[in-house]
Amino acid sequence: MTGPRSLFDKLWDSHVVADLSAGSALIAIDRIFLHERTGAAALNSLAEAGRTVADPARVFAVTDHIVDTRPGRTDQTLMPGGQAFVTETRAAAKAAGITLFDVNDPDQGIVHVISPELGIVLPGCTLIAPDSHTCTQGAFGALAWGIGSSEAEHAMATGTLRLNKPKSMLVKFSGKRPEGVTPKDMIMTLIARHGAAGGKGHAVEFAGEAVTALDMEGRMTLCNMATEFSAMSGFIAPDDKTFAYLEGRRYAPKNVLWEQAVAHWKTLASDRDADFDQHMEIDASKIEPMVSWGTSPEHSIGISDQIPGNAGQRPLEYMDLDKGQRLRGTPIDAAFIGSCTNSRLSDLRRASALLRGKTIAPGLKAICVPGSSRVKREAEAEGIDRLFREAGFEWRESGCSMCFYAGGESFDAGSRVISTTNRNFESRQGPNVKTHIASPETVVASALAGAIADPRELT
Ligand SMILES: CC(C)[C@H](C(=O)O)[C@@H](O)C(=O)O
Ligand code: SF4
Repeated sequence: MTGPRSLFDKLWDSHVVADLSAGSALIAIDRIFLHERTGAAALNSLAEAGRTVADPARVFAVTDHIVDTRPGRTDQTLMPGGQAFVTETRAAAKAAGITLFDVNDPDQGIVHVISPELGIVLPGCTLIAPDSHTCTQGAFGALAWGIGSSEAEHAMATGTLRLNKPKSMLVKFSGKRPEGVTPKDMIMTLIARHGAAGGKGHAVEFAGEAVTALDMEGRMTLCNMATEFSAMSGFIAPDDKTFAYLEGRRYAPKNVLWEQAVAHWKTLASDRDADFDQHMEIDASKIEPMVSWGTSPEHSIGISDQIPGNAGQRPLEYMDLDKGQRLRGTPIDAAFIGSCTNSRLSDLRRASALLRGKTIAPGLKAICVPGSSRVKREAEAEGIDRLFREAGFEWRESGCSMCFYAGGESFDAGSRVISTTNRNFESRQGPNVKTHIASPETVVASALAGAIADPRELT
């Protein structure tokens, strides 16, 4: 292609192995990441078909989804049959010769948290995982997206995947983000405004002053929920912050290869005048802390707003809320800090700083689950675990945990939970559990008050 190209065009063009019919192409896949919920099935099915992993050095696996997060964990889970996911993944990974970050490995953690920590995702690469939040890793200027198990199998056997070329979209966050407003609030605003299907069929580049101002962890939070916008993926052009984050990471290139890589990565930005199929713009200075009221991430409002008059009956009934109601002051039973959206060190730092010297509302169940074993160790070295514990939070081993009822553990049936996760679907966190998604700051403010609260009012 000649003429100005977008970052997406560059990522796509550099991976096309063959143009196929009707807008699809065979795309080279640089990295594949598996987890125990869907990974063992893909590996076993590959082996049963008599195939092998083409390049085991590019395939990684981790135990994060089913694994227990209670302190002192073993392979056992509360979920009947859960242990088999862990042991089968272990056996299948060994047989396939791929790298596994096992239950007690110091590098274990949620797949989308550990891949950047280890420098497995790199700018300009294609990375796939049988997990919808793989788009998180687009924060590094990679094309990273979620696939199904059979596609993982195909990619492992061939190093390629057939893909329909998505359309492109530029989402620009202009202006400065106000105090107390986080990247989570930015992405929730986009989804609330343009709908959970707003990005359908599109590869979305996030850009603008409020995006480049974010650190890498904030960029990951933003890209994480591109899938809740139905986008094929979300990504951000790499810059000096990206390079500084990756330098020295285990799988990142070293020495002269590093220099060469950075020189190439600097070309990975949309050219001026590059074409996009769609443009959206949001003024970041007008965003306020967001909380979801319903059962889709698009059912979200600013903390000072009222539930819209056209809100659907079903989500309102499920959530036991009314049109016109404000969320602020709604009593909660539990609070959760964790998940691939908001469980990195900076999230836990900000949350714990707000807890210092305070205790959560009596009777409230509150849980903090670090996104990786590394985040847990680093947080403990800073005394962050102590701040959580002294305030009344449980402090866990890393994993997906109660983001999706993992390992069979859930919140009490019917309880109302404020959560830093990305999905508020019916019964996502336990039978009839009512999930309100929000930023770590809003979760802390609410846990302290025992009711949904505005973090900007914390003193
Ligand atoms: C279990 C897994 C396949 C699933 C996903 O794809 O997203 C999970 O991570 C989720 O968040 O619901
Ligand atoms: S933390 Fe939650 S959203 Fe993220 S990968 Fe795990 S289950 Fe999925």
